[in-house]
Amino acid sequence: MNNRPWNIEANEQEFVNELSMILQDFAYEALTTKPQDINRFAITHFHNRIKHKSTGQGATLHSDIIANRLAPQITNSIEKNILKQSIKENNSPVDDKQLLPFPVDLHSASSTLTRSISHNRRQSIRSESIDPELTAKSFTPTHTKNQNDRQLLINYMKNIVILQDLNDEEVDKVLDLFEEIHTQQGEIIINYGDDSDYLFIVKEGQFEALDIDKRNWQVKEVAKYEMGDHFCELALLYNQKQSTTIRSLNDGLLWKIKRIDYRNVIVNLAHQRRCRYIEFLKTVPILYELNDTERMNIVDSLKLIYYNAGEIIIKQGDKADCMYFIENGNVRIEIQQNGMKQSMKDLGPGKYFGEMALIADQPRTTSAVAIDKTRLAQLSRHAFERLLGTCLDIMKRNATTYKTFKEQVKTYIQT
Ligand SMILES: Nc1ncnc2c1ncn2[C@@H]1O[C@@H]2COP(=O)(O)O[C@H]2[C@H]1O
Repeated sequence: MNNRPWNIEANEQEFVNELSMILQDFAYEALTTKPQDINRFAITHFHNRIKHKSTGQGATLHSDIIANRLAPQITNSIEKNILKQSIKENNSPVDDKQLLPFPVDLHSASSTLTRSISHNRRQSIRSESIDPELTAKSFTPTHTKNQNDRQLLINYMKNIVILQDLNDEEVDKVLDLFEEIHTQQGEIIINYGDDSDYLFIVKEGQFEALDIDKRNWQVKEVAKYEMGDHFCELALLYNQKQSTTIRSLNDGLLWKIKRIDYRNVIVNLAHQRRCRYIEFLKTVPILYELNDTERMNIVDSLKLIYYNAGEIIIKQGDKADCMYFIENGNVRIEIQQNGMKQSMKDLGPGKYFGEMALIADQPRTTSAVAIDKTRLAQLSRHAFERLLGTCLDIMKRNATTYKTFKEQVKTYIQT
């Protein structure tokens, strides 16, 4: 039986938090205004509160008040907005009790706000429902570029992790999705707390990122972007609100790509890569006995890694923490003994190496060097142990192959 005046069971915490916030707002306003008639003042206050709420501004009340108290010196509207958003997002260690001018337990008053904000968040790019077959066809190139701009963009895109692995054909498709925009000195490109709708690359000019210094509640420049730099990538990728305000320091030029197009690029690439890897792994003899699910799990754990001709991939005697599958290019297995280097085998696409040290828990038996530009799929020791259980059994069953293999290595070491 519930004897309390309110029937608040499931959402009790939320209710208490909201009540705390309302009381805090009211107390602060009453104490700073010191009205003659507190009852009338209360009516007006709550009337305004309802009005704000119905116009969607309710959530700003609390942060407005705290912002005014924390940094009354900030009057500039841009800076004020950053400060308010910072408080709303609850990134700052605002101590509500300190702010409160009378002793009521107002714990986590702003957590309700934070929760309601995060409820309003869109799904992350990775979790949005997608149809890869559809997105594969849904590139909408609209901004054709001259050769000079294409080359510039290609270079700049290399700094964006998610776009690094595009092949030439994919790069071509993505280039025309970037729209060029002019910016003016002082123009706000994105506001703190905004949704992330674009990724930007700087073509010309300089841009600054502004945030709140939580030690003194002053707005400060936290980053500067120049030709070739990009911003908003992570917010876009993980679908977070913007964590800084970006302002144009002079007249400039930006390339921007829409969230939806960027998302399609990623989804499409991930899908294509997955299909390609599944097919590739089917050609790797050691994995023949894996079923489709096991193979798919491995695909998700693979990390793409490139080596140029002559680069050492594995050094003999080193501790091992991964193995490799060769997707493209060739790798030479070399053994070093008495200062002499001897080639043992050249491995090409579809082959793997680096598994012995993991199986036997020993240092690398030989070195592995890229013969030409090589594209490898790397599997960590952790994933190897977790996912290759079936293969380890196969390896044991195929002990003869491995014995011969090991003996071969031993012979080289002994001679
Ligand atoms: N004779 C060989 N033929 C092909 N691959 C080899 C040979 N000797 C060593 N390797 C590979 O080279 C790798 C070096 O690191 P690991 O010892 O972890 O695993 C080794 C094998 O995958």
